[in-house]
Amino acid sequence: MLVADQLIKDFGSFRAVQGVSFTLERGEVLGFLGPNGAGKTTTMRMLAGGLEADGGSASIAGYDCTAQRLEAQSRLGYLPEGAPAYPAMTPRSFVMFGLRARGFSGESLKRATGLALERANLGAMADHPIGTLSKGYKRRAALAAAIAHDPAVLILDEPTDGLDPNQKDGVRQLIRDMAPEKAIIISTHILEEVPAVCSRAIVIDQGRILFDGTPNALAASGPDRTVDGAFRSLTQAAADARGAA
Ligand SMILES: Nc1ncnc2c1ncn2[C@@H]1O[C@H](COP(=O)(O)OP(=O)(O)OP(=O)(O)O)[C@@H](O)[C@H]1O
Repeated sequence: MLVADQLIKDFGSFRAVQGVSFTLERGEVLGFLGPNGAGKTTTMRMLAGGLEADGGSASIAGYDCTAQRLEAQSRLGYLPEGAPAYPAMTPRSFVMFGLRARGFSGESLKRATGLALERANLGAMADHPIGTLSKGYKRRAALAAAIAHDPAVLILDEPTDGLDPNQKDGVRQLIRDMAPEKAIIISTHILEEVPAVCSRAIVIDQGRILFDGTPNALAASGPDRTVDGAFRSLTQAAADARGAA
């Protein structure tokens, strides 16, 4: 469903992503983990077609993310970092705007909009300008737009960032509900989300994959058999190796 093959991204002379490869099948929820600046967002932006790779390739449902960007993007829902860039729109009009751009109209437009707003739990805030909403509701507006066209692949950059504990739980449940039919990547710094939501975890640091396996295997690789402990020991070992070099 999604293939990343030796992806590379350079910013000037700095190589932010250094040959990242993985494949993701329908039914998998991948937790994409790593310290600040590890290259998670940069990798996800290349997969979403918003940033051109300097090496390697990526495809979604068999369509190359650069050469066949429109075909790839029609099968993708992408939740970028931060808030939607249209403060004057309401979540409802923002979701409809995205759906119309994807060719939805009439009854199917109405149905898909209503379902997305409901699944993202916008409630009465669906009809308030995005610029006036709290951070959590802005995230939910962006999430509604990402899932509205029922894409086969979802790439969600920190989907629970800024949400209160109840809403975090709601988004985790939504991801679990959608999982059987989709291939999903979520980046997160909330490591408790990994065993709760993900069937697989990748840890990256300095643009390289340090671990790729199940959450259980990740936890088992650490000194105290927790995901937190494993994350700390993997990233610390990588930093020590750099220091020694
Ligand atoms: N447009 C850019 N120009 C220059 N450097 C960039 C740019 N975008 C990202 N970087 C650098 O690339 C590296 C990877 O950044 P990226 O945002 O992918 O990390 P991340 O793993 O998503 O981090 P975080 O967890 O803090 O969101 C960082 O060193 C960052 O400063």
